Amino acid sequence: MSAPLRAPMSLLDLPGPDGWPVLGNLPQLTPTRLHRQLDDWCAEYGPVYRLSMPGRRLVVVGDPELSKEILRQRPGTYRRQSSIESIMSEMGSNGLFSSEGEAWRRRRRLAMPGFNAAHLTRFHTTLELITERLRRRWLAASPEDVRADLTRYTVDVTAKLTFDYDINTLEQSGDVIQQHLEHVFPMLNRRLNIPLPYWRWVKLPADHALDRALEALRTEVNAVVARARTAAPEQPTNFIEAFLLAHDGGESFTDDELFAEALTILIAGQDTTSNAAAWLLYHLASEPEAQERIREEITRIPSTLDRQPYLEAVVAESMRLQPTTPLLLMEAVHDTVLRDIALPAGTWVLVNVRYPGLLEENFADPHRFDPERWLRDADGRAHRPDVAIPFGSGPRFCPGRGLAMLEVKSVAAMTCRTFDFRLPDGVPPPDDRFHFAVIPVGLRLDLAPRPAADREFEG
Ligand code: HEM
Repeated sequence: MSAPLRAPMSLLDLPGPDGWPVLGNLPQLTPTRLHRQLDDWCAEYGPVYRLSMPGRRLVVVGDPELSKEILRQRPGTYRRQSSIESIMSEMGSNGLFSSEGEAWRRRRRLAMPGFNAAHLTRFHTTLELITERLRRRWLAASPEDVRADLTRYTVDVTAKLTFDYDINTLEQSGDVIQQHLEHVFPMLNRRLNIPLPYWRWVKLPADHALDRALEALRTEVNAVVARARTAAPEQPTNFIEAFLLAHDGGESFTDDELFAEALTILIAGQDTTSNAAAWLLYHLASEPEAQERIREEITRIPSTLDRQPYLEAVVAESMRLQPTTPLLLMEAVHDTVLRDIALPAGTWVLVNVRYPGLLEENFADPHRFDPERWLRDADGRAHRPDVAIPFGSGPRFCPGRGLAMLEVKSVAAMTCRTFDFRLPDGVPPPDDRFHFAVIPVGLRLDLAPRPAADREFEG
């Protein structure tokens, strides 16, 4: 970064909403509406403003260039919020998402080949099988809760691709592994949100249940690792096998690291993808013409492994309007200067991913769902794909993007092929609630099966 010409300003000089003594802006925040509140303040105070939390200063950045600059300067100058690393470490799952510095560099080098296109092609059989189960489930009955069903879908996909385990929550319930996984996610959320890490001194029954769940999951992963080490397949059909093939200067993943990566994929790959698919179906539900264009495209280009320009434009448009992870919380590793603002070490920097995508200066008629904008000539209308970064940016860009795109495209293709669908009459639109991912709470769809000839599933 070039040196500023004048002395940097203090972050206290930034505009921002007035807060309370000691508690700062904390009492003004509504956790489930955080994404909207931070957008509103961006509009009011500008794309770079300050907030204060008890014992902590925070800068919110909704300027796309500055956001990318921050994300690019990792792991040296910025890191993820430090509590993530300590909490994931305690759970034995300090993997690619939460590790930092040299440890992260090593993991990234070892893990990235596991996400490559050749492996994804082999993972595709799993996707086809599980997408067909979702189709059967929705043919049997319209979903009461679309998002819950899509979470079953992504749980089944990620469990098969990490544990090599066919958990099949779409067609059955009560599976032991599923029960263990159900302990992990709420407890992780709880620990990340609680100000005092009480479990380091005293464990409640829920913390003991978490320990038991993690132990059982570790046993499961160790068994997959042992099988994969013995069989050493050159054509991996899951992430563990793919990661075992990775070597970097003679180094490879240890069994403990493989467990951490398996859990990381389960955590990073589930809610993000199921909510992206849910928002996509929500946007498509009011657009029968877009549904028809997808049908027409998938008849010509049936495999989601191939480029499907229109379907991909629909995904891009849906994620512009509702990126599932709209806020990325970073922390300054050392004292630094962000453009002309002095940031002491430990300052939180909250990157607002969604805001620039909703500005007229970046996308003409920004609140309109218009997949076509990604395909036609901009013709003088604002269209800046570079400011839409739903998968992050820089060296820590989401490695699961390829798999997520396959999952979301498979769900959309299957739904359009099998059903005409719309939002039910008289049901209010879903409520967008922030829980790390933005969730469409109460999303329902009316699914009308299409004539049998159109419904044949080709994958
Ligand atoms: C639509 C679905 C998804 C969305 C919106 C999403 C979004 C993101 C974002 C915003 C980040 C942070 C990037 C950054 O800091 O610059 C991230 C990181 C990550 N994602 Fe995803 N993700 C999705 C699906 C997945 C899937 C399916 C997997 C695994 C199979 C995955 C694995 C990861 C991992 C391991 C990281 C951490 C990378 C690192 O720090 O080096 N994600 N994702």
